[in-house]
Amino acid sequence: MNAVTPDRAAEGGTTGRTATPRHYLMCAPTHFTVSYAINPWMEPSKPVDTALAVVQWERLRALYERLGHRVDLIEPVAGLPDMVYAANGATVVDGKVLGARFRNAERAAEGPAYLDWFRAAGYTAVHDPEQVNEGEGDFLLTDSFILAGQGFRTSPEAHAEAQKFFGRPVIGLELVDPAYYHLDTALSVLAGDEVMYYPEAFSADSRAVLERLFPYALLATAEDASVLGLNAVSDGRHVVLPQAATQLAEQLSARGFEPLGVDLSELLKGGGSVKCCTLTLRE
Ligand SMILES: CN(C)C(=N)NCCC[C@H](N)C(=O)O
Repeated sequence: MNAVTPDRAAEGGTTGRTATPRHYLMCAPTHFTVSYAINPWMEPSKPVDTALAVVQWERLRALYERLGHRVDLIEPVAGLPDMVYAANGATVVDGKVLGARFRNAERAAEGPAYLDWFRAAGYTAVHDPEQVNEGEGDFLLTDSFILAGQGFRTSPEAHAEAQKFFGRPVIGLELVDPAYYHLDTALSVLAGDEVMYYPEAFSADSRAVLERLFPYALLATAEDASVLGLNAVSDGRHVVLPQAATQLAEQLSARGFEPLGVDLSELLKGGGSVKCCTLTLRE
């Protein structure tokens, strides 16, 4: 494990950070709305401005392209309003694709839709999952581990399935607050084995694991977590995150990262933000 030392954590600004070009899969929010509630953020009685969601999402996509990342698109399917949250569509590591199997019936058809995209795109190591897993919503990759959320969506059995399929050690982490129902609402990988997280979203046992693995992690305040500030995407230098997470942005700058705030207010109404809209394709 590439441990982050106190020196490195503190001096971030002077060590310099390197951006690595990424390959992302995104899905336009053409059919986005909030017509059901499967997490506490979703209130079907609240109006959603789909046109504004598209504009905000386009800005995110354009930002990735300006940063030099490649963005592929999957065709949105009418009747699947949450398909915009591409991070839930699969987990891709070493060119191997673990499909998603959703906990809620409302999202069930997204799993096969994403698998079809991967097969059509020429991926050959594609695994149709047996256990419930919601893709990168609950599986996050560091250099040394796959961190895996459980408690609300992805099942512990799916952690074992992922470990077997990818041949990488999977560390299970238990989420306890329904507002942080996916791991990527409570923890974000910044670079290598560096993470930021919101401790209160995890059980005491899992907090102890996180402290042991990442003693110099950046910790988010309740305020920043509550605007989904941890639902961020890092390329090792630039960290794209919700613009309302101002304290996190300061903490990131102090460690030498370049925080880039974006406004995804419409997509927040579905319970997702930057990371949710972004599936990383790791060849
Ligand atoms: C964890 N996040 C933030 C995501 N990766 N996805 C958001 C999914 C939102 C959807 N309405 C749901 O509740 O499944």
